[in-house]
Amino acid sequence: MTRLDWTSQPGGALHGSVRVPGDKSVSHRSLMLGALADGTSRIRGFLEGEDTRATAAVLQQLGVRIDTPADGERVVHGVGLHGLRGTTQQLDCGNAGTGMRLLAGLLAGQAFDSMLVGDESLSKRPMRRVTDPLALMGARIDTQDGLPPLVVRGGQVLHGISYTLPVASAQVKSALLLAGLYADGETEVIEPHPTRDYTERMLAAFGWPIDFAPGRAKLTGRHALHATDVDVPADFSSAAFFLVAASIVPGSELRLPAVGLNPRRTGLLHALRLMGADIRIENERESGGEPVGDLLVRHAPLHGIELPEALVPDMIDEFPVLFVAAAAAKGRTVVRGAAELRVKESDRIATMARGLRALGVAIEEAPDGATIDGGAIGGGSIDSHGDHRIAMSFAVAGLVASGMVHIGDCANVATSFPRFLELANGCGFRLA
Ligand SMILES: O=C(O)C1=C[C@@H](OP(=O)(O)O)[C@@H](O)[C@H](O)C1
Ligand SMILES: C=C(OP(=O)(O)O)C(=O)O
Repeated sequence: MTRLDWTSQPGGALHGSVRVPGDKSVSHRSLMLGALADGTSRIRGFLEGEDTRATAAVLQQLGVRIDTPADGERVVHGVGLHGLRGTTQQLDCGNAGTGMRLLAGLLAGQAFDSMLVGDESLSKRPMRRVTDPLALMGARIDTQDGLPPLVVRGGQVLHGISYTLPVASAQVKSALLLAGLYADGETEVIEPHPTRDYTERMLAAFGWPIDFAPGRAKLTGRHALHATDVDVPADFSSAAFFLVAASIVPGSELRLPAVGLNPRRTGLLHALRLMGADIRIENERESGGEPVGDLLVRHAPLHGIELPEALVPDMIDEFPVLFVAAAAAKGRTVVRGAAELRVKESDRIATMARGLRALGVAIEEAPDGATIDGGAIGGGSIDSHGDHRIAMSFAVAGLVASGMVHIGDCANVATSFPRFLELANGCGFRLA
């Protein structure tokens, strides 16, 4: 990938309506379930990001026909639960932890061997969290000391287990449920804290019997998935950058239409409101079985908070931009219970701490969080370490910095939000 750097300059108030792209989690899952279903599923609002395109390409390598009638649309010609075809080619998940971990579960029950690989960042992310419980189900997956590539051995007989997750992770839960489709008996997953339940909701929508409630999910194997159309809501995690941006830039007012408001995703909304943000939800409705609404955010003076730990899993990808909100707020913000941030696309606690310090912000790292003293943000140079959410977060910081913020290594923004630059500049950012 060619290196891309950005400069974010302070500017004026932000205004307008920003239509953020489709939800990444829902887009990955709609491809996977569509592929394993009997019949043809149409996906609308699909995220045209590198992560989700990588998942589509993997499924195509496994013999699934996926058409693209228009930007943001996919038609998946399902091959049925046992219709995937093995390949000796490597299956490249790119930068996507979600893609690799869910596919590991899905492939564990196939008759053929597969090899899942990823980019430099994904190749450093822990995979035992999925391969260990999958092994308990009878799967055989080889790792490189717990890291990718993953070699998934086919032809294993899987059996259901009851598994309590050691860390709250929707990816691990989903991997086990997808393997459970191929297992004898019952697969049950119990979570220490409830996580996003898209896999459960979508399995039900595709006609698979599943029993789930916040914090637990249970299914039996060997039913069938029936094709269904999926309307993907706009991604709350992408909306998050604009929620913080409009909150911290005086005079701003932004509307974000049709954003997914699954309660397991909206932790940042609660955190920002605790900090004094002015965010309203309008036109709350249901779309494709998911709550969606238009978000209206206006500038408001923010103050620091002790973040309630219960919110952590509900805002797991929003911490980089929460740290920026905290840096721009009055007083101290304390985050704990978020050690998972250290095993994302980068170590997000360390990367944010280095970047904020470079901009003159007082931030102290803890193993599972940080303490941030809000106040003035200066100009300077930071490195996003190829982490899309870090790059976009510092673009937001640049709006209120006293000088220019240079952000290195931003190409990976295309994994989750390819048109970020255009949409950001369209509402008043000065990002180039
Ligand atoms: O299941 C999913 O779609 C996701 C789950 C979360 O990861 P973990 O399961 O590792 O917390 C999140 O960080 C990721 O962006 C998407
Ligand atoms: C952690 C993320 O994604 P993934 O785990 O799929 O790479 C993210 O998008 O912030």
